Amino acid sequence: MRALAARLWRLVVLCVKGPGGRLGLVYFAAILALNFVGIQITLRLIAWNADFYNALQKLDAGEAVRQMGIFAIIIGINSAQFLIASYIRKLLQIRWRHALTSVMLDRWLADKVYWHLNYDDGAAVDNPDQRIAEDCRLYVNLLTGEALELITTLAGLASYVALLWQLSSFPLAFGLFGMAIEIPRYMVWAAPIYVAVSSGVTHLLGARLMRLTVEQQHREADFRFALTRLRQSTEAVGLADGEAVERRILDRRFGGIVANWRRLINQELLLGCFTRPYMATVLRIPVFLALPAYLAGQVTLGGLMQLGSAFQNVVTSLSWFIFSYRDLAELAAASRRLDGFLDRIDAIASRPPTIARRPSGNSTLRLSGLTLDDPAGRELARVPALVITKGEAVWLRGRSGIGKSTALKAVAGLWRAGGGTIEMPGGTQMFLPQQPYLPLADLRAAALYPRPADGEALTDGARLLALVGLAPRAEAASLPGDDPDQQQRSLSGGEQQRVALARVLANRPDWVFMDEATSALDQAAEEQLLALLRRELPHATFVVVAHREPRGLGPLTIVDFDATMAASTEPVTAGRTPTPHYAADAIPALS
Ligand SMILES: Nc1ncnc2c1ncn2[C@@H]1O[C@H](COP(=O)(O)OP(=O)(O)OP(=O)(O)O)[C@@H](O)[C@H]1O
Repeated sequence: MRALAARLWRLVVLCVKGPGGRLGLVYFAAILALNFVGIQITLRLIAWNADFYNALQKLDAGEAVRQMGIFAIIIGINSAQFLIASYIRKLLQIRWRHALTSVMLDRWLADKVYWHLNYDDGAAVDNPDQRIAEDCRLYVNLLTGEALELITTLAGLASYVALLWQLSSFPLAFGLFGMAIEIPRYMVWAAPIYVAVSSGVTHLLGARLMRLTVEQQHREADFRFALTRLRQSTEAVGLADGEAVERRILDRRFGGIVANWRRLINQELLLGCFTRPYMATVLRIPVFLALPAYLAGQVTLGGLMQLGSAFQNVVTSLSWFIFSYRDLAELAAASRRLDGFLDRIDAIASRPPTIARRPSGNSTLRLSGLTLDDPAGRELARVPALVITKGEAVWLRGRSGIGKSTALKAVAGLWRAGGGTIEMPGGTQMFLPQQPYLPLADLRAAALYPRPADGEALTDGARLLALVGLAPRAEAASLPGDDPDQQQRSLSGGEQQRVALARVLANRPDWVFMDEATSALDQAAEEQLLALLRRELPHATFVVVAHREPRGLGPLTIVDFDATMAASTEPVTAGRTPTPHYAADAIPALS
C-alpha cells in the first residue's frame, strides 16, 4: 500500500511539474469546491424528501406542488454544478496528460535512452510506446477521477453521518434469550457494518481481478506489437511466404489474450454475483431498516424518506471502495507500469559509460585502446587504435560480425560499454546506417532530416532529391494529395539510401560516418554518388564501413579490423592508401 502511494505520488509530482501542470492544481481546487457545493445540494435534497412526503401524507396538494417547484430548482443547480465540474475535470485531464506525456517523452528521448531501452538486454522494456501513449492517459484519467471522488466522498460522508445521527434518534429494541436489548441510533451503526462486510467480500472476490487486468493489458500490447511488426515487414514476409508462421505467432499471442480474458470474465462474474445485488438493494435497505420506527409511529412518512435518503448517502459514500474497485485496480496497474518504466530510465541514466568519450580539442578523431563489451560485460570486439584527420576518407573493413558497426555506434555515443578512449573532433557529424530512417513526412522533408522542413526548405529538399537521382520522386512528392507513406513504401532499398545521401548534402556535416550506407546501390551509382558527396563537401571527412571498396571519395585510408584483432595498439594514421580510381572532379554529375 505504501509502495502504491509512493508510486502515485511520484507521478502526481511529474504531472504538476510538467509543462502547464501547475495550473492543473487550480482546476483541481475548483472541482473540489464545486463538489463541496454538490454535497450541500445533496443535503438540501435530503431535507426536501421530508417536506415533500410529509405534504403527501397530509394530502396537502398546494404544498406538494410548491415542493415540486423547489425540486426543479435544486435539480437545475445540481445539473449545472455537475456539468461544470466534469467539464473542468476534462480540462484538467488534458493538462496533466500533456504534462506527464511531455515529461515521459523528455526522459525517453534524453541521452538516447530510447535506444538503450531497445538494445540493452539489462534495461529492455516491453512496449515503451504503450507506456507513453496508453498508460499516461489511463493514469491521469483514473487519478483525477478517483482522487477527486475520494476527497469529495470523505467530505460528504462527514456531513451525511452528522445528518443521520441527528435523524435517527430512536433506538432499536428487541428481546434476545429473554433479555431486552436496545441499540440507540442503530441506523448510524448499521451503515458502516453493512459496508464493512460488503467491502471485505468485494476485496476477497476482486483481489485476483487486479492481477488479471494487468496481465490482460500486457497481452493486448504484445498482440498489437506483433501486428505492427508484421505491417512493417510485409515485403520480407511476402517474399518468404511466411504467412503461415506469422499466423501462428499472431494466433498464439491472440490465444494468450483469450485465455486470460476468460479468466478475467469468470472473476468479473464472481464479483458481479455480489456487487450487482448489492447495488440493487443498497437503495431499499435503509427503508427496511427504519420501518420499525415508522410502524411504531416514531417517524412520519417524510421522516422515513429523509432517513432513507441520508442512510443511502452514508452507505454509498462508504461503498466508494466497492464501486471503484475496478478503476482502482487499473490505476494501480498503470502507475506500477509507469513507475517501472521510469526506474528503467533512471537505471540507464545512472549507469556511467565505461568508454571515455571526450573532445580531442582539434580536428582529429582519435580512438585508443577501444574495446566494446555487450550489455552483460563480455568483450565483443577490439577496435584498431586510430587517428583520423580532417578531410580524410577512411575505409573500415573486416569480416562480418567483427565489430565495425558497433565501433561507429561507440563513436556516435550510443554504445557506451567497453573500455578505452574516444576523442571526438570539433565540427558537426552525421551517421548513416545501412537502413535509412524515413520520418513520417513527405520525401522532400525526409531528404532534409534532421534539418527542419518548412516551405522554403522543401524546395531545397526537392533539389537535393534530384541531385541524387530521385527527380521524379521529388516531383511526385510536391503534388497535392501525394501520400507520403505510399511514397516511402514504394522506394527501393537503393532509393532509400539515395535519400540518406541527399541528407548529407542538406546538412553539410564536417564528418560523415557511413555504415554500409551505399550497400544497396550498384557500384557505378555508388561511385557517382560518393564522388558527388566529395565534390559538394570537399573538406568533409568520410569514415566508411563497407565490405567493398568505396570508390569516388578520393584517396582512401584503409583500416583493417581483422588485422587489429591480432592486437595492434599503434595508431593507424595512414594504412594502405590506394590510388583513387577516379579523380573526384572527373565524375559526371547525375542527371
Ligand atoms: N545489442 C547487442 N547485444 C549483444 N551483442 C551485440 C549487440 N549488437 C551487436 N552485437 C554483437 O556485436 C558483434 C559485432 O557486431 P557488429 O554489427 O558491430 O559487426 P560488423 O562488423 O558491423 O558486422 P557486419 O559486417 O556483418 O555488419 C556481433 O557479434 C554482434 O552479434
